[in-house]
Amino acid sequence: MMELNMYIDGKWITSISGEKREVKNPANGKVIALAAEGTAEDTIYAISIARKTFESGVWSTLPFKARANYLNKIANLLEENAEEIAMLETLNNGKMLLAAKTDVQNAIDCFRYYASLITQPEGEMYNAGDLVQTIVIREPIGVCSLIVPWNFPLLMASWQIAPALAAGNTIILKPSEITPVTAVKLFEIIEKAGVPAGVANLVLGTGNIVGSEMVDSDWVDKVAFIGGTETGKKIMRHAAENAKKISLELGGKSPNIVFADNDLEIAVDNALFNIFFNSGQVCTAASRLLIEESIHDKFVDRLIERAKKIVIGQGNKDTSEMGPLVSEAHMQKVLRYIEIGKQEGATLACGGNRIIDNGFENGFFVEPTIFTDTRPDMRIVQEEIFGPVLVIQKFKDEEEAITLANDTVYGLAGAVFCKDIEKAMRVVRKIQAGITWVNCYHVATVQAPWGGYKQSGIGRGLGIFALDEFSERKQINVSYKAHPVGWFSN
Ligand SMILES: NC(=O)c1ccc[n+]([C@@H]2O[C@H](COP(=O)([O-])OP(=O)(O)OC[C@H]3O[C@@H](n4cnc5c(N)ncnc54)[C@H](O)[C@@H]3O)[C@@H](O)[C@H]2O)c1
Ligand SMILES: C[N+](C)(C)CC=O
Repeated sequence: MMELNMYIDGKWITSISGEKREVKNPANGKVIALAAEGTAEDTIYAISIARKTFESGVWSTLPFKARANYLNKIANLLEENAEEIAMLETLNNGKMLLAAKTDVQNAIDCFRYYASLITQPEGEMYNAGDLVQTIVIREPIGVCSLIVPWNFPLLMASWQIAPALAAGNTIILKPSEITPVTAVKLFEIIEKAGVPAGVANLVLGTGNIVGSEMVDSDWVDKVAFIGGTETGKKIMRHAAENAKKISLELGGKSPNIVFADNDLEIAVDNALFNIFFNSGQVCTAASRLLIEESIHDKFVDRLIERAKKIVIGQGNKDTSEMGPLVSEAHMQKVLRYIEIGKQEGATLACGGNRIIDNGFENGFFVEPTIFTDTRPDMRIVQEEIFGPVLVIQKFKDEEEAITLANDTVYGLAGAVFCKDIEKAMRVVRKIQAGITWVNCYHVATVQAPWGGYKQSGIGRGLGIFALDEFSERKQINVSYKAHPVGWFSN
């Protein structure tokens, strides 16, 4: 049984209360770890250390090259331990081992990218007058609270930690209480890389206790949050109390628009991957499939035929293609949505059940589920379910496809599958979303901005954009010599 502790001021500590939380393997419900259950006092302590460390300048004034060296060391250590970390991610989250390995590689790339980014030439300078210059520089914001979800635990933590540290901030990370295992591994690596004590702190526990303290504290300058839209709104309301800076990467209900000119087999294959990858627990999951009327019936028949053949199983089995949901509570939420869909009058075309036979009885597995005959006003069409549940919508023409695609409060992602590239580009430009794809899906590049329109977020992650989100910009106006102004005569 793993014992998971918090990392504050360079030391591994348990919670002041001594309480522990059971961490489970969602594939069989077995307890795999006991995690320290952080309290408000633990959180205040971690924040005070991050504050003191920031003000000491031990990290914020470090030459960029030295910070880059630490980030590269973290990347190298992740690489050395990649197999073990991927296995732990699968054990704790339930995802396919291949997907977990990809997450670890993406986390490595992220640390290397920010190490490299801060060593690039940077800066702005303007000639504001004769021998007067305006110089624009980047400075760290201060103490940053980083709060991340359970669907890509290591990767989401890395997407926040790498740019936050690169920009010179000190941090407190809170992983989801459901998936703290790889965050602890990452902090063991941060310790091993020699990052000075107090720069990077890890607190474990719930959003209501630890998370809310990380948002409310006056010692925190910035909250970077990845998670659900409702939690994001709550954080925004609290952060407004002291006008704290925030960035929010939130939920989605992303449309995948399929036109009639597609190769049917290829488009069906993509549609399955776009929703059922990671059991639908992807912020950008294409949970709405919009099919052109003329191919609708044929497309749906083939989709259902293939969805029924998806091999469900434990993430560490080579034959498995789709794993469990992350927790019993989340599985119950997904099953409730399936009931809502039935009550709303949609046709349950396949799936819809928890899987409890053949050794799955203690795991949190739900069948790949597809609803047809939906209406745009149904809750299953409008709300993020975050599970293996696909709703199908039918459209007549390009205009209707765009109207349906944009008809939710979300704006995270969207895709168009269409051989006519002119039409595909015309339509994708009209999708109100920050991350879009044409004839592909789930492609994510560390250099490109990540974030949502509408209620899918505020700000952008990744690329230079995340470095900006974790930086203040200061202009310094310099006159080479002081002159009398002469505005006032006496
Ligand atoms: N846009 C993106 O890049 C992105 C990426 C991954 C996941 N997500 C979204 O995350 C959601 C799934 O993750 P989840 O269920 O863990 O989300 P969640 O909002 O329930 O929790 C996310 C994190 O916030 C914490 N939290 C909860 N209440 C809090 C509060 N009041 N104050 C501070 N922190 C609080 C949780 O403990 C957790 O660490 C989905 O909506 C998904 O779309 C978005
Ligand atoms: C960004 N991604 C797809 C890895 C995780 C979103 O849930």
